[in-house]
Amino acid sequence: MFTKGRRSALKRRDENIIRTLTYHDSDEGELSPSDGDFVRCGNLFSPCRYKSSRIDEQPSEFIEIDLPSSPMSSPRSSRNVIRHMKRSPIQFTLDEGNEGDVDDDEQRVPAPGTAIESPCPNSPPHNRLRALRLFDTPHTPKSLLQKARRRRLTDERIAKERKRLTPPSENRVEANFNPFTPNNNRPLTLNNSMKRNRNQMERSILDDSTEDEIEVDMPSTKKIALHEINTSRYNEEFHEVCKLGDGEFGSVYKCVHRLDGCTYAIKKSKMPVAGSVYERNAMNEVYAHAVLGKHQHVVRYYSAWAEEDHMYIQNEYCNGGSLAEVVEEDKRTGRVMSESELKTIMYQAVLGLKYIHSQNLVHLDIKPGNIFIHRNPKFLQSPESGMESCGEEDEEEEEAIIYKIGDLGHVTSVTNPTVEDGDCHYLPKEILSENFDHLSKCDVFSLGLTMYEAGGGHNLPRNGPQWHSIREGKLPSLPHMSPELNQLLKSMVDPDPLKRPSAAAVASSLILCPQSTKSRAQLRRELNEERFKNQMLSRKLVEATQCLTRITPTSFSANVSRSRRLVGNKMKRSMSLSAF
Ligand SMILES: Nc1ncnc2c1ncn2[C@@H]1O[C@H](COP(=O)(O)OP(=O)(O)OP(=O)(O)O)[C@@H](O)[C@H]1O
Repeated sequence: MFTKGRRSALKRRDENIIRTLTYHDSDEGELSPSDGDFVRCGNLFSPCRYKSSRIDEQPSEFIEIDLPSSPMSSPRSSRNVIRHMKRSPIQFTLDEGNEGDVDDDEQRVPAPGTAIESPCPNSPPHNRLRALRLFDTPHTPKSLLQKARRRRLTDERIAKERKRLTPPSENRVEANFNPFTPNNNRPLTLNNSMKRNRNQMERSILDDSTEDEIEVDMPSTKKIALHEINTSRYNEEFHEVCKLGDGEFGSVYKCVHRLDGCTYAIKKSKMPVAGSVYERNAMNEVYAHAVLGKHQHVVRYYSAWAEEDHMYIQNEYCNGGSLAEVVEEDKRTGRVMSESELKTIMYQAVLGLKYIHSQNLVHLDIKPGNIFIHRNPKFLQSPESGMESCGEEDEEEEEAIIYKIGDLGHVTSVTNPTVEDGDCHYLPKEILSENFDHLSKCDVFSLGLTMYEAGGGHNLPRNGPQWHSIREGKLPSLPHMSPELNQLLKSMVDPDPLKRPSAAAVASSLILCPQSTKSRAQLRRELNEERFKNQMLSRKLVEATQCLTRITPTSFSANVSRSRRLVGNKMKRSMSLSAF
């Protein structure tokens, strides 16, 4: 019988073998072996020297396949000619009871020198060829059924194996690949051993199947165009309350989600972006939001979708507007922001920036208009009270005002940047001269100028001599601020990006957060110690109270009932345990 051999198995035995027989019982093609094809006869594998010029040119009803000697054939098989009935085209199947069990092939590859079992030269080896099923045509009902069954079995087996070896997250079929996702979050998360197993499994099945029948189902990196996923959500899911503002890219609306009842800021692109040059920018913002919107000081992201080719981004609603509005209002009214308020804003914004940089991303458009304000309705305090909290990411601690970095349309990765210039009022010189070596320091520069403006600095120039003067390190001091704060601002806008402090360094500078000499862990430890002491004292007090009650049940309980708290609550100084 003939069957397809395994290249991997065979190569181990005979490096001279060029290729294996490429047809199989499940193949639809005609039998057309050519020189170098590897065929098996009985339990012997050997390269085929096909004597007849072409099968379909064979006039007779016999074809001959010559199995000449091979390094692994025995002398007996040095010249074996197999003849069998030829009906063109011819199909071969595997033998008795082994149909489709292609894995057996490898086990049945003979060791070098194994004697051939079957064919006798010049006579049809009928006894052996009984196992070699020759069909009148490849499309007899029987062959079709067998073929379908075999193919189904193979497909099922592949699917089963893949399911076993594939982590659930990889089962996604089509989705965009977020370029800002850290490597460990990528959709393809097979570990090495899973990959090895999967490759082995696929090879073993593919070796005996038609390779192009089975496409390797790797996660698609294909981008889904916006127009492909248009949906209708805005009016169905949201109630539009009012317009919050307009930007270059889109308009932002305050909306209430009809189901959850919460308020969101939904940004809708002004123009249909699907298929336009703005689509990339819109997608960039979505990608960045999706990766970064989990920090207290970055505007939170909920979802994004395309509707009538417009891009919609559902973000956290910041009820205090943006810092730009505060700055404008201050300019109009002549109010000067206090140093502590400025420090609060700066501290919180730099925490957001530190987080963005920790993700290997940069914002590249830090400015007052992109720092959003959320006023916590629980607090009715003055803005200064926001400074009370220096707990960097302590979610238990609530702050009266939270400043958040938003508008992530210019975010790019540090390692593979695609730089879209932000607002030139706030950009350092190196960006405009296309030096992208220190992009995170560009954000520090922009934050420095943003704080300078918010702290009462003059209107920042767009260009001209004053613009250059600031970028040469000649930033005028803010008259209402301390020398330390002015010094910090100057260092942040240093002409040399390497001399600017990192966001992390600014966040831990003493001037912004005096408690930063103690780590969070240390502060928490101290707090726990104090709580523990407090508990111990409370317990002792309870014990003492019980003791007193036992001794003088009536008089003492009367006393106790009169005073709700024992400590500091009008307790008689003369009362002591020894007195009873
Ligand atoms: N999350 C939000 N919460 C409250 N108001 C928001 C929010 N996002 C944006 N706004 C308001 O909408 C206005 C426009 O938003 P935004 O600056 O993000 O739009 P844009 O088109 O990206 O602008 P830009 O010109 O900066 O690119 C802002 O000035 C602000 O007043």
